[in-house]
Amino acid sequence: MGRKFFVGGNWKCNGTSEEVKKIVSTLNAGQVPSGDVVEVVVSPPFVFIPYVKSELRSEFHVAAQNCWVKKGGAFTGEISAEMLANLGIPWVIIGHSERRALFNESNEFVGDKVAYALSQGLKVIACVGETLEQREAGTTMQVVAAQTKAIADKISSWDNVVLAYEPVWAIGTGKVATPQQAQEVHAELRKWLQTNTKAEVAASTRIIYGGSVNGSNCKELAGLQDLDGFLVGGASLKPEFMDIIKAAEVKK
Ligand SMILES: O=C(CO)COP(=O)(O)O
Repeated sequence: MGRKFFVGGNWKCNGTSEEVKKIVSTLNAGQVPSGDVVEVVVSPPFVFIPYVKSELRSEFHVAAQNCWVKKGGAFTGEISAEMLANLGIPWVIIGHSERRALFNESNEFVGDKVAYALSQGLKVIACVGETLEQREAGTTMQVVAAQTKAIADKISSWDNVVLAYEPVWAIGTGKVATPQQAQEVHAELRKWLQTNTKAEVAASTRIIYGGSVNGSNCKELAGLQDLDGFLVGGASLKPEFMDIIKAAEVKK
């Protein structure tokens, strides 16, 4: 109940300082729906976070795209959850499929990361999603349930977690899940939370969709019963991100 619409922009490994400046000024100039109906979080690459955080209007928040699995130390190249908390960065994306696939992050490792980030006071956008092969084999629900379970097993509260369903075959491909496909998995994920955690968790946890969301397909998706927002990749670098934020009005 009371699930506030959530729109995240995952910039991935993109942007020059000039481009970042431009995106920030577009966001600062854009109109958001009135009535506090949407939470907007953008996730720039680490090096641009301080700039974006200081220049972006205060109702938009920032997220890191990853963090280390435990306390910082001798882990060359990593950024710790403590550092993010220390800089006042409220959110972190964990378990994105690109990290799972390209950096071999296992379900268990993702679960550990989510738990550690939460323990440091961060809020987490936790990503799950099946590959095309898994979908075609009919194992979508088993895959996303196992990914969600690995997180659920390690955490004691879902209060600061947003669950992002991102089918791998829809990421960066222009192939968006149909409203039926998205609603089906979102409803199943909510059912999974209901059965395996608590009814209140299922009712209050936001389940957002990611995968080729753009200014034209966002409205229809936003209308789905169990879809509480988006995690946007490519289109979050463009002015149409403002249109995606406006899709929150559909829920009013
Ligand atoms: O991976 C995504 C967001 O995290 C989605 O990326 P695209 O919107 O570019 O498909």
